[in-house]
Amino acid sequence: MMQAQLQGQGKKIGIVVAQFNDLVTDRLLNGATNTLNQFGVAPADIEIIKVPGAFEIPRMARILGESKQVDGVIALGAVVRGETPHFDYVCDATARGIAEVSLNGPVPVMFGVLTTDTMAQALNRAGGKGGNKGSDCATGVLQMISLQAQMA
Ligand SMILES: Nc1c(NC[C@H](O)[C@H](O)[C@H](O)CO)[nH]c(=O)[nH]c1=O
Ligand SMILES: CC(=O)[C@@H](O)COP(=O)(O)O
Repeated sequence: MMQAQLQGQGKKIGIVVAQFNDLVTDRLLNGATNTLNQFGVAPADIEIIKVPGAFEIPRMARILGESKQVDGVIALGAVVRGETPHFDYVCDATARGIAEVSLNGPVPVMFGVLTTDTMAQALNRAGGKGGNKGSDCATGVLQMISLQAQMA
């Protein structure tokens, strides 16, 4: 069975993070960067791109992934339901876009976009009792990079 190595030394990771709901996304970003550092990724090897909102993540994730400057990308955002169906459209477009970039692009892209009914639910998953989705994506991207390298 193929075993992924969570080896961060020398790996270059891109993070595309939405500024919308930055009370949450800043925590996701901290979780991701701290975990990457713990697994050996140097701070200088983490390229962070901030976009207005989750809807803008796929485009920058594609550009970054195709730039040959990173081995993997982490997409971070927090979409919190409001009064209108806008939540559904933003979530669907963002998820589809990130999935397409990961499937069709050269590097793995992790889906670290929270889609919650309340801000409390989002905060719980950004360093609260629900863990930190950003940290989860950090270990996940290193795992995916390792698996992809073994298949090359
Ligand atoms: N409501 C949320 C948004 N909405 C903004 C969109 O993501 C996008 O930036 C705008 O429609 C312009 O294209 N974004 C989030 O990340 N989270 C939300 O809760
Ligand atoms: C997810 C959203 O776009 C949402 O925050 C927008 O809020 P509203 O539906 O009340 O306009």
